[in-house]
Amino acid sequence: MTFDINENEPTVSITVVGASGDLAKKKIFPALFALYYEDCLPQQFTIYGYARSKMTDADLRNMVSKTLTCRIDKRENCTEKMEQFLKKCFYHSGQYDSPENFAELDQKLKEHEGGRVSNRLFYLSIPPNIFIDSVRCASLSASSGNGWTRVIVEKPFGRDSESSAALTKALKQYLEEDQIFRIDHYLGKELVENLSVLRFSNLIFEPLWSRQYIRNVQLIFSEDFGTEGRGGYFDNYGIIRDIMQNHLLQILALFAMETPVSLDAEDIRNEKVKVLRSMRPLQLENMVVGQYKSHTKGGVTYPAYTDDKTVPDDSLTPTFAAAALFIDNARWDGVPFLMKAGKALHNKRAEIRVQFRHVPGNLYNQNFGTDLDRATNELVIRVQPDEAIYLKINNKVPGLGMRLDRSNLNLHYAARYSKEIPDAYERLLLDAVEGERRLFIRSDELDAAWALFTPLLKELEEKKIIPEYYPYGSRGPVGAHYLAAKYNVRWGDGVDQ
Ligand SMILES: NC(=O)C1=CN([C@@H]2O[C@H](COP(=O)(O)OP(=O)(O)OC[C@H]3O[C@@H](n4cnc5c(N)ncnc54)[C@H](OP(=O)(O)O)[C@@H]3O)[C@@H](O)[C@H]2O)C=CC1
Ligand SMILES: O=C1O[C@H](COP(=O)(O)O)[C@@H](O)[C@H](O)[C@H]1O
Repeated sequence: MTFDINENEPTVSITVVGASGDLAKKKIFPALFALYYEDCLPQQFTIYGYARSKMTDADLRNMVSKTLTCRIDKRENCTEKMEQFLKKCFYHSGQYDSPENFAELDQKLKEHEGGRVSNRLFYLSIPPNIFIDSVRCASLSASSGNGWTRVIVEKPFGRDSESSAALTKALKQYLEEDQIFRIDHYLGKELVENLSVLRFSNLIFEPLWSRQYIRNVQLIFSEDFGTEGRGGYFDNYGIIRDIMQNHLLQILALFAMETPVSLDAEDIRNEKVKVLRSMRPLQLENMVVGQYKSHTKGGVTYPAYTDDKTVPDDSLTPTFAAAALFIDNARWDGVPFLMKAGKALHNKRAEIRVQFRHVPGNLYNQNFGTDLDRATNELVIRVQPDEAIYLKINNKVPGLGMRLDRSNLNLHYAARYSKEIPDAYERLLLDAVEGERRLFIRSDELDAAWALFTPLLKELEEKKIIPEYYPYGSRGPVGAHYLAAKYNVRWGDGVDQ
């Protein structure tokens, strides 16, 4: 076998551990191809799939070519590029707890590396119960001898403070913290990355970014499908662990942090940790949980969560949760941060809503009657779908009279930018290859996130709190509205655009 290796160029190999699985097919291989297509991968790279399933290189290539998305297929010279990319993809079948099988992989990687400086990235796209075995075997038998070795670890990072600490401790037996890349793919989303740009590079936002002008902040995640196919995993975690403790909390920390000293990973993560550590302990009375039930609409019957065969009939696992959180620091004292996350709701959406205070002594109050909420400004950062940032302002309706309405100053990405937005996994994979750690979770961030949610999760589970049932495809439990009303807040989703 001959390989096209430039004498001085270090080689990079990316091994997808669990290559036969859902995430690998849906996200990781397409993201790697997109990076290759855009010439973002290093000159000398090799991709390996590793899993127990018996496959040949040809089988893996066949699987990957089938999974490359239509988005990519539409691009110029796509087929040609895909063929070149597939030639860089190989497969090795092995057990996750076998140092011998990883040593065989090591041998194959060495053949590709041809004695050059070799950098190796392992992506653990496997269930968490086999993380440690895989890390142990990869680090003992397949670490790079002369370059870096990094490991991307998928969520969930434990299911509470204790299990998360145990996982971190076990990982650190084999890896240094700077080799561990804990992925939270929401941090790789374009509009989440843009949050800091919006805030720190526009004078008009940062001065308003505090309790003085902001009345509440809403972090909303909704999906219009249930746990389809993932019930086994989901029932052990629930929506609070699946979405709130990580994706929404990470967004909150980025949103609320103080200006970092620089854009370096450590400076940003230092500020995020401070936010997490300033948060008030979560209380049960500030939380609403729900679970979807079957619903028939237009002659179609949508299943209940417990209709999933891998979910026990009496499961109390929440598929919906809403919470009011507070940051007890000078900037955010008293401002409710409301989170809402749910599956099987009426739409698929992730957004950040910032509702501003009323204009004091507003000369135009009479135009809004008693419903002053209608007159407050709101900044909406729509993370997905159809990315947009818009600011709701009050505006005079053109004409001779004096009538006001609410209009949007709208930055609609599809209209403004012709370039497609890269998938979060593309950005994060590239960062891991480049050693950029800004968008990955540090262990103290993780500890702080679990410290916030663990007591509440324990209480919910010990008290066997019954979730509020909501029909599949609905807006979720009404309890979420009462919770918001308790803080004089009205959820902003679904009322515009
Ligand atoms: N799928 C998704 O949308 C998301 C997944 N994640 C996380 O990514 C990781 C991978 O997810 P996903 O691809 O869905 O997982 P899968 O269940 O598809 O598992 C991936 C591979 O791991 C192997 N595997 C599965 N179960 C076991 C087991 N009990 N013991 C040993 N090997 C097993 C299988 O490969 P083989 O049998 O060939 O060895 C399988 O193809 C998980 O940690 C998940 O929580 C995070 C966000 C979203
Ligand atoms: O991490 C997860 O995220 C997905 C939603 O990701 P998105 O990028 O499609 O919004 C969610 O479906 C899944 O339950 C969760 O584990």
